[in-house]
Amino acid sequence: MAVTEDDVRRALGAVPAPDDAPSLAQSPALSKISVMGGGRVIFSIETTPEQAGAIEPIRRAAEAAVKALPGVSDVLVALTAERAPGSAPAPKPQPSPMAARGARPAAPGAAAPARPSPGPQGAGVPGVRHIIAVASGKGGVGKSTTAANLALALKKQGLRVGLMDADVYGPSVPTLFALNERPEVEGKQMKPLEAHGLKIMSIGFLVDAGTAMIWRGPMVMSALTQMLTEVAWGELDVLVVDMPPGTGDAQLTMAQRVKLSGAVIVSTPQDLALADARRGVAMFRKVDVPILGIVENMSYYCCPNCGHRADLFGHGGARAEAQAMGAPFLGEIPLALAIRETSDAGSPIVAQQPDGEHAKAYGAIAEAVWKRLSTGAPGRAAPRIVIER
Ligand SMILES: Nc1ncnc2c1ncn2[C@@H]1O[C@H](COP(=O)(O)OP(=O)(O)OP(=O)(O)O)[C@@H](O)[C@H]1O
Repeated sequence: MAVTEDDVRRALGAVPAPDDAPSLAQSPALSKISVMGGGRVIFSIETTPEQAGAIEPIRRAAEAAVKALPGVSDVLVALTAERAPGSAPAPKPQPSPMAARGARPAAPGAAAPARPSPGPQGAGVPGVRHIIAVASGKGGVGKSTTAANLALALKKQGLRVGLMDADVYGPSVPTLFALNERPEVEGKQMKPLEAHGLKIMSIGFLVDAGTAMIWRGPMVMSALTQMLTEVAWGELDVLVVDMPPGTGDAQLTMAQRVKLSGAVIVSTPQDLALADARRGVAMFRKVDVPILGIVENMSYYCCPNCGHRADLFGHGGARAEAQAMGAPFLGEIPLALAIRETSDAGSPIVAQQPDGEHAKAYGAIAEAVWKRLSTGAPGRAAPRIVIER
């Protein structure tokens, strides 16, 4: 029989509350309970960093109580704690969102981000030469499409490439690659899925769409850290990370926690998107991540029938902005129906039409990115020497 939210609540009636409430079921610290297909149950308990250690037994009791219910296959109970800016880290690591799937708990300190301050970057991933972030200040500018096609174009150059979808608020990689199976757990690591020769991991493979939306900063960071460190990525030349959109704490923490070789910023040519892209560049620079360059997506419209080209959004804005910011300009990708259709169909354009003009455009961007990575060229554009007569 399928488990219901009421069943879960009843079970939590026997678990002590972290506050004065008669039980956890009645406590305001209990979040919304998500019961998903297959008997997976997810909820969180709000706490403070100071209390996180003391509340751990309650978290475990809650997990055990729900796990004992008939029809429950998987339980995730997370502690969500937010730190005030500048305060000390939480005393204990929080349980990881992926623990429910049999992976190890997050590394100490991996799960309690708060407003991070600029500082040295975190750990790399053994076997992975370069981790690059594909980011955008604003949502919907084509960041995931660019990340997927960039990963494929890097692969086409003969590199060993992985793609990690860190966009917890709206993972697109499962759709982009028509992947929906659950990754296998081998020992203490999860095996990434594979498509078109890429190793792929997405938060969307682990939780149902919508669930990720209720995650708060600490859970997000915990999941992202685990996707990096507890996935059997193997030997990779490049791991492309599709970042969540925006330049908030989650992004800044990610940029800071992961040893990024550089960041690619995606923008459309409109002023508003460019202003957000500028914030993205500033954010990465704040944590000393080199800017590999800026991509102008939906740069112009090319009519598939007559070949007529129209600059719908004021094409060229990102190139000018890159120059103004002293960041390299990597190239422009047109607004093309074929790019959208192939993505929606689960086989991005570089895989679908590897010799087409769009694949060539992504190829040029991939080449420029790899050149910067392999030569260690700094993210800033080289100064131009102008001789005045
Ligand atoms: N160059 C392009 N030409 C046509 N359609 C595009 C192009 N780039 C992206 N799209 C389409 O725009 C939509 C948004 O793209 P995508 O999901 O990659 O954006 P995003 O910035 O990752 O969005 P979000 O912030 O919601 O994750 C998708 O339908 C995608 O197919």
